[in-house]
Amino acid sequence: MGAQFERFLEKYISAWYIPEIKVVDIIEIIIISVLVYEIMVWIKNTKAWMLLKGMLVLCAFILVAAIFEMNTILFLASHAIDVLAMAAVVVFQPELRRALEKLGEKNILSSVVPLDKKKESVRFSTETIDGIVRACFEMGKVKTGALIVVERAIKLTEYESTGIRLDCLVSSQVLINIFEHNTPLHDGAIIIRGDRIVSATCYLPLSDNMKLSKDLGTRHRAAVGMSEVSDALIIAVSEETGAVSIAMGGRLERNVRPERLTERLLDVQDRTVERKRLIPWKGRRKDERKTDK
Ligand SMILES: Nc1ncnc2c1ncn2[C@@H]1O[C@H](COP(=O)(O)OP(=O)(O)OP(=O)(O)O)[C@@H](O)[C@H]1O
Repeated sequence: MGAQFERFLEKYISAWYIPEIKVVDIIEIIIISVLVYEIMVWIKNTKAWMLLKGMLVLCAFILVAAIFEMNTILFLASHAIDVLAMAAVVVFQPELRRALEKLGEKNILSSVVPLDKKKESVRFSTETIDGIVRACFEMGKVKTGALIVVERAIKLTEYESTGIRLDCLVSSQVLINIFEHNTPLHDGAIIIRGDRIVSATCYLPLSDNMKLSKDLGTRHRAAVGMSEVSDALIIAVSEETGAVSIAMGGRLERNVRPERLTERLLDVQDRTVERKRLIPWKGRRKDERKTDK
């Protein structure tokens, strides 16, 4: 038994190279871990997530080409890499800029160690839901147009910076006031993050979906467009009809009732039941589909 153990040690342990670990090495490991974590979070929260998925598909394709010795494809791939890298930098220039800006303002420790887990599990309070629902239907009654973006996991900082920055607790009174005609903040969209309105008069990307009903104008197109590029829930109140619509995952649910809006907001309130899909609404009920467009 002793001899066996000795042989085992000789065979596996004696050959090991165990480097001397200094305090600097540990600090270095921690710094690299934090950097890798931050880059992963950044990829997850921006369009870079899509790019990463695209790159994985491309790598798999190149691997298959290499296995089957498809030389022309390999030649093209090897020459396209530089161009693709340049293209990625150009396409993701706003995200890269934001990431560098964030470096200066971020409290890295609090993002790595979530201190208040209970608070983290709920995106916004029930008062915020009540405020949004009440304001939307009050505005609908008097035909005041509104466009409200409720941020979820994907940060909308890029769109937030197109408007006027605010830091204001959500309430029905504030929302109604913002969208009041002929006031400085009524044009464009507002962005809600958690319980606060973080920006007003924001410009949202317009959808180029040809299937959208022709009687919808730019407000509704902007709501759908925003829902195509993010996981946000967008509420549009029509100035023409007073109808309240919800856009999510590139789909528009028109003319919803207060109970339905509350239900959709409750759905996105809880972070822990985050939908697994990047294309939301995939798991919709049949009756929901009928309401689109
Ligand atoms: N890209 C955009 N981003 C944010 N807000 C926008 C955008 N495009 C339009 N809007 C808002 O929508 C308003 C114009 O709405 P328009 O009448 O064209 O749309 P609609 O879908 O027909 O809505 P409504 O039923 O309220 O008339 C603008 O005044 C502006 O506040």
